Amino acid sequence: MIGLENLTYQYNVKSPMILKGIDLQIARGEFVALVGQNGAGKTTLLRLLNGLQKPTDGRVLVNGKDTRETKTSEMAQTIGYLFQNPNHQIFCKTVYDEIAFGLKERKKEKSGIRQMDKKIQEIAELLGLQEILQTSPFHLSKGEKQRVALASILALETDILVLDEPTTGQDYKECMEIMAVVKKLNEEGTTVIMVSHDMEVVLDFAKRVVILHNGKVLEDGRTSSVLFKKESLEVAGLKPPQLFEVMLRLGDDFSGATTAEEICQVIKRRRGNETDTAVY
Ligand SMILES: Nc1ncnc2c1ncn2[C@@H]1O[C@H](COP(=O)(O)OP(=O)(O)OP(=O)(O)O)[C@@H](O)[C@H]1O
Repeated sequence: MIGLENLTYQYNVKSPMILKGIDLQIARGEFVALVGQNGAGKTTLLRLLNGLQKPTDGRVLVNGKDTRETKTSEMAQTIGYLFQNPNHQIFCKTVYDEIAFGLKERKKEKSGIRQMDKKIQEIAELLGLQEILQTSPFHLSKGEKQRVALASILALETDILVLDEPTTGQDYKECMEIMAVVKKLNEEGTTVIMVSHDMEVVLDFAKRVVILHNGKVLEDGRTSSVLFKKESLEVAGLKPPQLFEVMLRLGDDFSGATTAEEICQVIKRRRGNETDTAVY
């Protein structure tokens, strides 16, 4: 569904090469986290995905369409893109208008004003925005703005969501609420590609992790296996989730357990065995 072929990018001839020949395939319905240290090129890669930037060399294919030959407006029908900085995508007078904007623009909401209003109310409720629908988005906190931007994207029901640090500025509850919405959409078939610095969020929600380092893919695989690669994480300046850090320090074999609950079960089982041995 998404194919990066030898993707190479530099902002201009004098700037360094940011991406150096990346090959990556992302299938429909995947939930991929893109991680790496500051300046690794994560945002650049996301912008290349939706055609805001065009490759210096190589290709980006989305549903078979080469982004170099596709209008950005057309790409936006397929990919909903949440910017890292919500100020870059908020411009309407009220939160309501902001969520409605894309719907009106793309005339996707063919079923009339009432249906559109219903959809806006539903999305607002999902993201805890119902009390501020008539507020100016410019008067909101960064976290609230981020949720407004996300709401306006979700309203468009695109096949692919590209999210640049969706949980920045959110408290724990808001973070979980946002991620629950994203998770549900993913379970319903939406492909999610998310940049995040929060390894706890990555562990809890992403099924696949790609580590970007020095313009290349350093690791790519199942979340639980990539986040266990201590050396790669160190090279990329990343800290494993706390749970994995404990497991790494214990240095034990946890037989593929990756959640707190599974790990507790392994430890309890082992304790039980130890007790048994002690008794006999
Ligand atoms: N418009 C631009 N012109 C020139 N260089 C740029 C431009 N935008 C970004 N860069 C450079 O490209 C590199 C990659 O930036 P990018 O924002 O993609 O990294 P990132 O991994 O998303 O970083 P962060 O985690 O801090 O958001 C950085 O060195 C950055 O300074």
